[in-house]
Amino acid sequence: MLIKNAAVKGPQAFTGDILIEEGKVTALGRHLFAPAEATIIDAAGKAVIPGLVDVHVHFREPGFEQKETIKTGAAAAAHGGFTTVVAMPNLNPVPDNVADLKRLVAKNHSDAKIHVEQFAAITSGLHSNELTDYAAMKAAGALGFSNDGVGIQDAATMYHAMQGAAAVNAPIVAHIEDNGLMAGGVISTGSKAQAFNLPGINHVSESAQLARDLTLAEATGVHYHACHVSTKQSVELIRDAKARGVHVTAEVTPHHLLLDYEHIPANDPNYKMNPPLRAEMDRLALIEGLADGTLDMIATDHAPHTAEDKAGDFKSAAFGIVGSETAFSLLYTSFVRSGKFTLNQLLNWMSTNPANAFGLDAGTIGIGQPADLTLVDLDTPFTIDANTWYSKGKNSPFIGRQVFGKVMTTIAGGEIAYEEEKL
Ligand SMILES: NC(=O)N[C@@H](CC(=O)O)C(=O)O
Ligand SMILES: [Zn+2]
Ligand SMILES: [Zn+2]
Repeated sequence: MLIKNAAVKGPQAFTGDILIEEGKVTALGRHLFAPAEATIIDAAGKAVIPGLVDVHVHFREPGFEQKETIKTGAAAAAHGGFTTVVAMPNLNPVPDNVADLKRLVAKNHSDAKIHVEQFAAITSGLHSNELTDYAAMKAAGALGFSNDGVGIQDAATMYHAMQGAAAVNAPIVAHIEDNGLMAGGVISTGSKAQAFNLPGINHVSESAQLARDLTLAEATGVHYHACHVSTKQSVELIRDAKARGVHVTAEVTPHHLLLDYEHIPANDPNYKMNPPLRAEMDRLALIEGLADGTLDMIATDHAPHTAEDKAGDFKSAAFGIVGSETAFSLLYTSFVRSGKFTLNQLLNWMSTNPANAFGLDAGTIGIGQPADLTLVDLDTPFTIDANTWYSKGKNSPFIGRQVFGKVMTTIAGGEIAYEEEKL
């Protein structure tokens, strides 16, 4: 494959041609020659960016295929410009043993055109206090361990999990939430919980458990990754822990960066997710945390649900929103087009940093690197339209927004994983 007239963005910015052979970039330069049978892609007028990396998606297979499958989830990610994603284990059966994990890893590979990595469960069944076999599951392909969807309630369980993960040099990827403090809430405490008469979620339900975890991470030396950080206090705790040398990385979602609870227009479950949209001061602290490196990366927490699961109001609907097909355009528009941040910064947060944090062979365009890259139209505005999505989930608060940064072509491992249909 030869990509001609590529305006490459990111750390290795240049303009020219990219030659791809056997899944890798083999030459960069001007007027490169391609063999007669090569696929030629003209990138004139588009930006070429490193394939995006999303370390937090829910593909729902096996167990909940009505919400998403590996195939539809991976197609949605490719449509969003992602070439590598990491899938969460809140599935049925839960990948908490070698046999189920191996089946899942094989299916991630066979059903997806992009790279799909897998987190396995920290504890058996995701809810128990019984640790899974980290050495065996790492050998079977687990990138790390997570009970995403539910926090580890017992400190001793988390402590021993961290010791076990550290011993096999694997990360603990934490959904941080104290169930007692969450107290059955469905929306952040504050004006909207009052206006809609809904039970509130206190922000300390995240930060109290995070403080515990950072203490345990420091004691065990594990790589601790904080999922979907959502409060000002959490940002401060991570900033302090990093200053002390704790091996902690952290992600923030597009929705927590772009929305706070004041933006919730009505008792509409497309704004319901875990953790909830917090206060404006929290949102501003997340942006500041990203800017100063306290938060390392952006991850979507793509959480597809059926229309039935998202029907009704905040009380009855499932937690979670989709994110794969809107993340880049939303953030490019709000952060880069607005002049607040550079495209380089956004690409660090959406590609280079997550790849580096999890040791993934991704995140840069260079000779010898995997040919994972995305062509985007940065200049033509378009409207977010769920009818164009590959995900089975249409649960998003961003439908109808006007944005820039449309993904035109996604190439993963030298193969086309998504291509915008030409008129
Ligand atoms: N984010 C959510 O609200 N829901 C996620 C679980 C999770 O990420 O905690 C899901 O699996 O639906
Ligand atoms: Zn979670
Ligand atoms: Zn999640």
